[in-house]
Amino acid sequence: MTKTNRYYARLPKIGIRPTIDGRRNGVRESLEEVTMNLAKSVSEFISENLSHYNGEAVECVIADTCIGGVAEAAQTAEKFAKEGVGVSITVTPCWCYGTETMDTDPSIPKAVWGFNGTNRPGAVYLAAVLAAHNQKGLPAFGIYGEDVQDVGDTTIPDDVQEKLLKFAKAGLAVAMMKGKSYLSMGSVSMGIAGSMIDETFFQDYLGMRNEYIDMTEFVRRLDREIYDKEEYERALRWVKENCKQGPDNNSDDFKRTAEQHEEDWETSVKMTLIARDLMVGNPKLAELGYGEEALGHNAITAGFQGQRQWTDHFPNGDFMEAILNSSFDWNGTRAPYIFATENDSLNAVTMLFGHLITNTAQVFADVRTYWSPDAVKRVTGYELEGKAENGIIHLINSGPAALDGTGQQTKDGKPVMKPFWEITDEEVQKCLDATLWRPASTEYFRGGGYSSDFLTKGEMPVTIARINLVKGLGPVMQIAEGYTIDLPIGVHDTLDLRTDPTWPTTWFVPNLTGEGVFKDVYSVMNNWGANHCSMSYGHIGADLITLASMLRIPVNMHNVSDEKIFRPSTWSMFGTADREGSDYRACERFGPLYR
Ligand SMILES: C[C@H](O)[C@@H](O)[C@@H](O)C(=O)CO
Ligand SMILES: [Mn+2]
Repeated sequence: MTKTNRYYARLPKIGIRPTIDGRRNGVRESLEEVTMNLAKSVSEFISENLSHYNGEAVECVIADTCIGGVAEAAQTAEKFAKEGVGVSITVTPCWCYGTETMDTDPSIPKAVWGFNGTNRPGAVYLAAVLAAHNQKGLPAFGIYGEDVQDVGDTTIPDDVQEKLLKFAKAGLAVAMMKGKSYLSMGSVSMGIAGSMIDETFFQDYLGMRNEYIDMTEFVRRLDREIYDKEEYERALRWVKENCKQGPDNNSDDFKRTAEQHEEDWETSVKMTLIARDLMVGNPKLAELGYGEEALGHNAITAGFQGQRQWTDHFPNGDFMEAILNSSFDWNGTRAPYIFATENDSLNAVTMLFGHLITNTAQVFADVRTYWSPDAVKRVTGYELEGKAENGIIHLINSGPAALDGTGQQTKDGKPVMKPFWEITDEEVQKCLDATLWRPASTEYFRGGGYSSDFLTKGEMPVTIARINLVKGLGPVMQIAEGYTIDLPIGVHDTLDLRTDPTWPTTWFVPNLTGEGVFKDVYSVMNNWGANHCSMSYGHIGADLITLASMLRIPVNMHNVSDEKIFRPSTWSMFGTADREGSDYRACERFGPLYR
């Protein structure tokens, strides 16, 4: 497993702040050990349960002393800054002085765990300090366990654990994005609004930079051989051994020649190396005399325009997009590079959210077709049943679906998508074996290339999401938890052949709640805000909601049950009955995190 951090910044740490009643000669002394032990147990719990994208355990930093007042609060802030803390958690079993002990750094996501005990009032501090956070406009997440514990008990109850992890994962995602780049390779693809880069969104909401290259940079690196030639030869050999070429679906007039097919493979592999090097650099390029290129763009995510100028002339980006997004390549398993097709930066960011929450690969797809039960029946004679009985949504796009999306990795015999360090060589092989590389449809892609063709296994719990920009409002996020679906293979073939069968397909159904747009599958499709979505393994809607609230991005539709939703405590001050409305009001009031 590689533990190398590929970005020019340390991995963010979580700072733990044990706060205490500062009164000496009895009170403080009696609480020092208990309070510090609580901090230690939170620190251990987080490091044992959370990993970064590269598999490294999340590191916590505990304040040098308990924090009884402003001097110790300031000393702690200084230590945290030195250590690269990006997220803070305050813990206490007792009463302490709210504004004197609180974390006041506005850009660091913060939570407070007020121990539910009786001999010393940790919960009273929690309420007091949250009131201070609310009054001062520094949103904080409040954690209050449901069941009373005895003083000195350092076990973390299940409900507290759940909230700590939800908060910490989302907080780390915020900290990971800060200062990194989105690299736009090319410009606007086919008039897709998501590929018009909105710098204000990246800068103000995510704390990110925007970097750009023209696609001629690929031509320069191809022509002048600015890539690691040893790796290229190795990659091409791996492709020949592992990437099965599928049938050509083009009519005879539109087929490319065997020679062109060969060349398309070579260009596709070179493009993959080049795109990766553009994103994160490659020390090998410095050895070739390309010191500037060796540095890369510090890109935590990127997008490739492709259509149309590139693909009208050169092989398409499908192989590059699919492999970069997957958890493996010729170098073995490794973290996916989060890479959008059609330079859809908004879908790239959605994928990045899903990736940073789960550490797994993501499936980028067009939200292509809603198939009602009646329409399926009419076309195939088949009656949709089980989870699919209310209709299905066809997710399909050439290119950027990670091969992890085949569903060929397993846990307890069930299909899953895992972080790369849990994926076995056998599972990598299964994902590759389940994928055909079909000569690209040359009506669309005049320059040829290869599209990945696979069918996602059913019964995986998944979440689709999307960020949209609305003029005058800003970014909003939509979320639908659901399942992937198995169809009888003949039914799949009939439906798939009506579109482009050379692309990967996922059949998806959202979980219906009977309310709002989740009253039926049609309404979910009908309310999707753009042509694309990002699909993540697992039901991660609640995590995305927590993350969105940290970034002040309101959620305009979701099917996550109320008790799972965890937002800063001040959100409830904007109204408790209509939580969607209060989310909008709070996000508007606080505005983007980095404004
Ligand atoms: C080949 C086509 O142009 C596709 O790329 C198109 O259907 C899309 O994916 C639009 O998002
Ligand atoms: Mn698309």
